[in-house]
Amino acid sequence: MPFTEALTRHVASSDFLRDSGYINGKWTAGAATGRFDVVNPATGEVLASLPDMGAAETATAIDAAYAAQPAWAALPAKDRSAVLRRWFDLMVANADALAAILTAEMGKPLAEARGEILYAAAYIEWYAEEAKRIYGETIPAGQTDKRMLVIKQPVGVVGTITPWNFPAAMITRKIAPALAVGCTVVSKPAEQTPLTAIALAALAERAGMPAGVFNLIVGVDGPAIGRELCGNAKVRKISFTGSTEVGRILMRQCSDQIKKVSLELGGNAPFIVFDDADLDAAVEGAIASKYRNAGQTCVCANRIYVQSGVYDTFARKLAAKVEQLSVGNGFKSGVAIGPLIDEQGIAKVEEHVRDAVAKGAKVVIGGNRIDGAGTFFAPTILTEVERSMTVAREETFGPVAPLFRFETVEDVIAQANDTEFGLAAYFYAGDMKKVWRVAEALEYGMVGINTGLMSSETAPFGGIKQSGLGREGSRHGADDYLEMKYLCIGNL
Ligand SMILES: NC(=O)C1=CN([C@@H]2O[C@H](COP(=O)(O)OP(=O)(O)OC[C@H]3O[C@@H](n4cnc5c(N)ncnc54)[C@H](OP(=O)(O)O)[C@@H]3O)[C@@H](O)[C@H]2O)C=CC1
Ligand SMILES: O=C(O)CCCC(=O)O
Repeated sequence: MPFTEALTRHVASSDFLRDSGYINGKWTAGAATGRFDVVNPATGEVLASLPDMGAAETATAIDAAYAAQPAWAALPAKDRSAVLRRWFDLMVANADALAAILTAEMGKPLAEARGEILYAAAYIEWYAEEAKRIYGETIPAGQTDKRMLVIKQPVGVVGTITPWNFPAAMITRKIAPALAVGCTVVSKPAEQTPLTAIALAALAERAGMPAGVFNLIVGVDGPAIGRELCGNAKVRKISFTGSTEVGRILMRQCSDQIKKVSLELGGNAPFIVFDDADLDAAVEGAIASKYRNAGQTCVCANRIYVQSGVYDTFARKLAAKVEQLSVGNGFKSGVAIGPLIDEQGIAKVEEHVRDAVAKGAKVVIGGNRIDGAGTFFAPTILTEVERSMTVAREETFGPVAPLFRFETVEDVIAQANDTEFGLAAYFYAGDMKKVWRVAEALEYGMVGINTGLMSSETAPFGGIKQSGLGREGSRHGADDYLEMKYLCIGNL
């Protein structure tokens, strides 16, 4: 029985659950003989057993994607758009069931999971629309007998590798632009969250996606699947979201064939509260940014800098709100914080707190793992945090808010930029002059000003420095899957 009662009590097994990958329009395990379990991190219960597909199945999927790509690219954009639009409609119509699958395998609260499904679907809707607007350009030529123009064409077969923290949205924001512009895809979700990816593929099939256009490989050998995707010459681009460490490996592997890469990697987001900020709004923003997805988000506030005049008040107000956050199984109503993804995830959070406390930080609230089944960590606030502590340098990926004290604008900008990461930053301030100065000085790909949430399918998501390459979402997101071709017509 591939699906256990721990899963089917939340979602009917016949709906969009399949116990295999999806290659060339067929549900198949290929030649895989081993299996792996998918586990609910809130309870430790096994939800499903899936075939452990690997490099051989990936190669078969690449062949299918390669064969399907010319016909898919040759379709009128309106026809590709229509398939994506049907897929979007199906996701929205089935948002509750998809959210239940997501909560079961990943743990985030059901309402948040439903929010992610709609957010994921929004990328498909957006690129269904953008598919029809891939414009080239004409260039005024320097000679009268010439005409110069640029056309845009799909890069070809794309390999996507995605993490567990947003099991739906990380997939759709890569494959929606890729498919919209005429690429075909081989997709590998995280081993912890393959069921959401399977459900998305089942809906894509129902939406009429032609065979070979979207292929899915499920398995636990990320390195082997990654090597095949990077090393196979039929794949022209890799798009990855995950740790900087793995991003570096993939970029290295792609260098042999000068393969295109889009990388959305780790962050170390500063969240700055100036003394002229609306403190209540800053507290709300900090809660949203820090504790969304139990802090397992690459854009979530990792270092909270508070100007010394408002430090104590901010800490008190934040603690009063954090106290109200309920931790538990994401299926329970009212729960705001679910489990961390696994033992490795919780061990990293414990180590960051231990290191900070050993170096002089104070625990205002939380600070510990919650006993019992599941990997729950209490929402935590640390004060008197210093730059020598690990929390200042590394992404914690958990519900820990470390509060740093600062005095001047120059000082906080220097501290905020003192990291190899450059994904998201946030600040709260009143004075408009300061707003512009700080926004321009922060070395980040995205800056939230007087807001703790800025993700949107309409905006370019991505980082600078070691946080990655490329942008996802918005009209710019399509460019990452397009090649420019310059045409020069002479002798006219
Ligand atoms: N930017 C972001 O959104 C994310 C950042 N992170 C950061 O990374 C830390 C570790 O999380 P983790 O889940 O281990 O992240 P990873 O980067 O290891 O995993 C992300 C994806 O990459 C795959 N993968 C792992 N190793 C390779 C490889 N050598 N070649 C190709 N693919 C590979 C994984 O597959 P498999 O699941 O089979 O291992 C998964 O699909 C977190 O604590 C967090 O700091 C994590 C997730 C998302
Ligand atoms: O990379 C991540 O951690 C997911 C970002 C979620 C978002 O789009 O806000």
